[in-house]
Amino acid sequence: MGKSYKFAFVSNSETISKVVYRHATSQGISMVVRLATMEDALPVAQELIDAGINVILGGGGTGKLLRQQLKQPVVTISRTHFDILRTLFRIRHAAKYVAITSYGEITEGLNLFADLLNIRIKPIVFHSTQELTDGISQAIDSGVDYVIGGGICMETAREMGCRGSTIIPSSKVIQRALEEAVNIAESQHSSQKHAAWLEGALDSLHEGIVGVDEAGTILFSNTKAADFLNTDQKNEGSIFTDFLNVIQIDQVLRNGEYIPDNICSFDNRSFVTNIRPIRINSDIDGAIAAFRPATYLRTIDSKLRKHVKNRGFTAKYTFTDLIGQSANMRALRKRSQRFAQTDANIFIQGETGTGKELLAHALHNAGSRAHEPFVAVNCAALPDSLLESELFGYEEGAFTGARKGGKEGLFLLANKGTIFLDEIADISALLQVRLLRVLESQEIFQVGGVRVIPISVRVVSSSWKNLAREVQAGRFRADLYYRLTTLNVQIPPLRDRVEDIPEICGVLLHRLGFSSHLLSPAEYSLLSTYAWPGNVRELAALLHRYVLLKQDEEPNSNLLAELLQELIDSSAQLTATPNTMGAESSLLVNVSLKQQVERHERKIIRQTLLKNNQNKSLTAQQLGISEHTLWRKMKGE
Ligand SMILES: Nc1ncnc2c1ncn2[C@@H]1O[C@H](COP(=O)(O)OP(=O)(O)OP(=O)(O)O)[C@@H](O)[C@H]1O
Repeated sequence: MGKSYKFAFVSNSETISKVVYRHATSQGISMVVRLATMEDALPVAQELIDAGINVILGGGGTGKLLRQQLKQPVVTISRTHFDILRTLFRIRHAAKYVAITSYGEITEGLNLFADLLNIRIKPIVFHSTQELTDGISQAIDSGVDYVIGGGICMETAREMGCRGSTIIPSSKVIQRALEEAVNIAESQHSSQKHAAWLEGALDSLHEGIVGVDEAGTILFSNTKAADFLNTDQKNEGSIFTDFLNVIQIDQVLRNGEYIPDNICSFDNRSFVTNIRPIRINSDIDGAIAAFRPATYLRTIDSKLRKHVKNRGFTAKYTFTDLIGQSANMRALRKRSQRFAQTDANIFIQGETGTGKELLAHALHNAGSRAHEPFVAVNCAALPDSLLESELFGYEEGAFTGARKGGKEGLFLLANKGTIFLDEIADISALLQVRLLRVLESQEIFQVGGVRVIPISVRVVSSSWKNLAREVQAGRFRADLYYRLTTLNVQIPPLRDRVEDIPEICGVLLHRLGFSSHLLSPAEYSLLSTYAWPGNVRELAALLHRYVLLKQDEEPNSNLLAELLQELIDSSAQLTATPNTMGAESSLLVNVSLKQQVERHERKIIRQTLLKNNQNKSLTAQQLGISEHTLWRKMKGE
């Protein structure tokens, strides 16, 4: 019983101490015994507690005294009436007039004992060692021939030449006291354990936590609270409002209402507080205030934004990146800028490479959602089932292979911001239904989940296809079409705004580290003869190739014309691809047959040179022309 706890018995009776010690150790209880006068008992007990003793036991008067004066619980080992009777019975033939000492008050029923055993009894009541000594001395003077009691009464009487005995508590009394001491130690341990865990939990929070009683006095607080309030200790016992000027705490204590996210100040710093009443039954017993500096929330907010940014969910381009001063482009920019100010869904139609995604970025950045996420999804890039879980997320265990903890879904990541659904015309009929449901309800239902999450997302979608025609053909739902195309813009193909080509080339060349003068006016006009089925993307790729190859070329070579010719050749092979303009339209317009034949010759020469490691004589020999002709043809003479 109670092996791991430590107990101490404080008494001024050596006799009782020995009995208690024997009893405790026989049961394996760790017991320290300290003899002390009543006057010394308090500091001795305090010293024992400080040294790690769990529970103090005190004998008779000493026990009662300690119980009154110590903050910690004290178990007293007090004699019972039966213990007195047993002692009186033992000495009844040897004594005529017996004094019985007792601390603080007269022991009841002594008359009964006197009558029963036919002896005279004199009670002695004392509160201090001096009173006890004086009482015994006076009793002896008045004819007492035997003194019984606890503590030092036996020794004092004997010193005064009188007989004396100690009333020893029975085993049962000692046993009960030991059990009580162990119970106290156990319940103390369990509440200390609770407190330690609670304190640990409170101290590991990033918020300051302060608990106050119904008068607003601080009962407890965590270290973060002390940190925030710039105080060393935890301020228990102080009035909360002396630290944090939270008017609402009175309101919470008065009305019992929970006040979340309130701003208050201390030491010129702003804090966000949440104050919650604590009720016991229906009475308000106090309140708990949780608070953190307002700057902390800002840090979290910017961390969140950074996280979203790191994952690439931000819009990179603005309207200034959308180059072109043609009437077409100016009209498009004007219209789009107006649309950006609204929150309505927008559909962008345009051939590949016309800048649909660029425009989606610009629309987001020019609108009220600019500081929120921008999430771009290519709907044609993923199989249907995967696209669904990518868009709407899923809950843990939704399907085999589902990630632990589930997945948020791009719609949720775009919450408050914009989602750009590229190639929207290509989504399946099933996905069209789900998308429609989300757009109508502004809520996300996760795959395999029961959660419904409200969202606010602006949808910008795009396709090279004519969506209205897709609806007519029955491939796209009309209801979804209307949801997506509240506003719509069409980006004209590059061939319809060839006047933009020099400006676009200028910017692209500049990005590649070259001047726009790298191309001559004649070359610019050559570029405008091509149909550009791949639009600006194709133009950018061509320029890239051009600046790379240009370095090895003769100054007057026809590199640009040759590269254009290659484009024509390769686009001829792409005739079947619906996303291009077709081979015929890729042919150079306004270029004579002679020039075209020459370009073709140059292309053959270049390819043979490449095959022959630039060996000109071998190339000339293989092509059946002289080296001189080869030179001439290369220079375009
Ligand atoms: N008007 C423009 N000004 C400057 N750059 C442009 C313009 N239009 C397109 N681009 C550039 O061309 C490339 C293709 O643009 P983007 O990806 O936006 O086209 P898209 O229409 O979305 O193409 P796809 O339909 O194939 O996805 C990008 O590098 C983009 O920056």
